[in-house]
Amino acid sequence: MTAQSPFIEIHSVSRVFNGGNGVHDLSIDIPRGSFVVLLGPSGCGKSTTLRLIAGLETADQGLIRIDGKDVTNTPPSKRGLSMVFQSYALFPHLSVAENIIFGLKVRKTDKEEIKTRLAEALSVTGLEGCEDRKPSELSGGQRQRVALARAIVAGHPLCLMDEPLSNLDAKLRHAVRKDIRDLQQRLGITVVYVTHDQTEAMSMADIVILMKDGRIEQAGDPAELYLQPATAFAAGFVGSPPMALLPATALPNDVLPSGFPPKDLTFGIRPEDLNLSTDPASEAWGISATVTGSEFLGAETFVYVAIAGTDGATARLPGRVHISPGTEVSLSWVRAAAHWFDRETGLRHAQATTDIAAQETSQTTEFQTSPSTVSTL
Ligand SMILES: Nc1ncnc2c1ncn2[C@@H]1O[C@H](COP(=O)(O)OP(=O)(O)OP(=O)(O)O)[C@@H](O)[C@H]1O
Repeated sequence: MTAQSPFIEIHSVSRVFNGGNGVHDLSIDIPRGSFVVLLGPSGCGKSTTLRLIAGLETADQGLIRIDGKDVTNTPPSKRGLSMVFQSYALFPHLSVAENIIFGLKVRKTDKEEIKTRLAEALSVTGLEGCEDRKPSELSGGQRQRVALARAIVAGHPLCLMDEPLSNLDAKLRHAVRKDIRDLQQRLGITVVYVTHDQTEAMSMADIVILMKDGRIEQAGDPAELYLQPATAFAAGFVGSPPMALLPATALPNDVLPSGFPPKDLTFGIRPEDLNLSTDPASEAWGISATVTGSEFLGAETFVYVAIAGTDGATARLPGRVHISPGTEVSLSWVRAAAHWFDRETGLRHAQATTDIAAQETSQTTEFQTSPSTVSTL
């Protein structure tokens, strides 16, 4: 195996349950030492994919290799990996230290070796001083660290994590997710991590594998998913607040890419790419909308607008914006910021996206800097 060869190879793997759900024809290579997140809505097949890598599910067809070795039919204990679950799975009657070294004892690891590895795991997870406590005497975050320490102590190069933070409150989740990422980098291990939380995925992953209906919708680094969503589904799933996706038929002709029938296109625009103006004189370019509400979040304000014939959109404006519901506004954007998708297949319409960027006019720039653009404090 060379350093460049993938650490995990999944080739045309399917696991279909009665009723037809499961995962279908998955193919993906996972590089050694990377942090890979399986992301997607409930039921899209994330856990099944993780369980297939773990060996807790057996593929109906296809091939799985870990570190160059065909493990398609290898039992979990022989795959050289550890797992961390949402439920921590700690033994309540054992101390923190006993929980951490449980697997090593079962495998009859040398006593001195156990001591060294335990000290190391306690240190990297910041659990020194807690070793004699019982799980019930720990916070949720500390319990999750015990589960992490148990995974680390095993010394496996691969760690699989299934929604490990979902039992923690928002603040703790943020702290522990940074811990996990730091640990993974320090130890140089490969992590495959399941979540349905796109913020978690975007902030932790080297590679995000976005799934839908048992298939891979898009795989790439977080910036790629955000900036170049391959499908309308990916565009709407990644990003908060989500990208507005509007039928092109609801838009005036001058904002459309020329040469493509509007009925074939879906238009997408991120909240931060929308400019908003209350001056009718500057409506030479853009679309009309009505403000339905706004939310001030400190550093920015989300302004929600209704657009006839669509589900509406959100504009993300810096600072504090005062604007009342019912206000008529005009929305514009830099043409290159627009995303276009095939209405039928949902696939990114590369040609329309490129063409419209080339149609960029100075008018848009003027509009953006117009003094009538909603004032911010
Ligand atoms: N043992 C099983 N028997 C029958 N159907 C199953 C089984 N395990 C999973 N499924 C189905 O396969 C599909 C994928 O399930 P999976 O648990 O992988 O999804 P998921 O993306 O992890 O969802 P969640 O985020 O809700 O955990 C779902 O429709 C689920 O109902």
